[in-house]
Amino acid sequence: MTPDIKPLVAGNWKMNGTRDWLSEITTVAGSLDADLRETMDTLICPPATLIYLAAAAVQDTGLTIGAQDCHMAQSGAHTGDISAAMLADAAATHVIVGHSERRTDHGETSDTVKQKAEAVHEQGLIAIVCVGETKQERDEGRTLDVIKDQLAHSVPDNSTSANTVIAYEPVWAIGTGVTPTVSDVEEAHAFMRRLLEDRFAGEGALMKLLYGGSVKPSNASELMAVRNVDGALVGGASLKAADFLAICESYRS
Ligand SMILES: O=C[C@H](O)COP(=O)(O)O
Repeated sequence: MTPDIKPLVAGNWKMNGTRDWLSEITTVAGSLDADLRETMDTLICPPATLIYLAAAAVQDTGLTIGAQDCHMAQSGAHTGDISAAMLADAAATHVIVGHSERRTDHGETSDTVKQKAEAVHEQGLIAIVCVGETKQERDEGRTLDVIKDQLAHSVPDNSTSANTVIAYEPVWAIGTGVTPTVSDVEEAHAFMRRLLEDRFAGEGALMKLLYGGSVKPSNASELMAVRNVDGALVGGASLKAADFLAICESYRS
């Protein structure tokens, strides 16, 4: 946690979920009491097909709905793509950009990610910019170099604590049940905080830094208590309302 930063617990449903899953989202929304809403921000990013319906279903509950990706252009001849303008129109509040699955599956570079984040900002939405090293990069002792390079090239110059969230997701921890040690997470997040403060001064000090990678109800308290960890980006455990809510509970004061 960081004093003066309201944590964010964000769920990324990835390519999972049809309309009959919306009850998981409405259950989360209906369970956010005043204390939880005061303590943290909550967000679920379902597949694009569900954004509009989910956003309509959770209006004024404290839970907001985001997207998992967007194109860098706002419109045009890009078959199959979705723009930040369309996501804003569907009432998304956040857009994840640069997730390692996009970087790997779709060859997205940090430069592409930055352009996507800029497109998100143009629409007045919040970009969740993901960074993180592979197992090989970690084994080669390059974790901090990779984070530094990805942050430098993926995060737009106009970023502020209001329009940008950073998510540190070690690729080898995603969906594996394996997490870094608390001291490894602390080191990575302290390093990111220093880099962001150097570049964005006071705004860098206030940007939310999420940890992602096998966050579950059983390890959330330990991970969320780490200095400079201002929330979580949760994959598998966000699919069930009970698990997602249990992770949110780890922030209850
Ligand atoms: O965006 C979420 C992350 O990729 C983490 O996924 P996971 O919680 O299933 O490991």
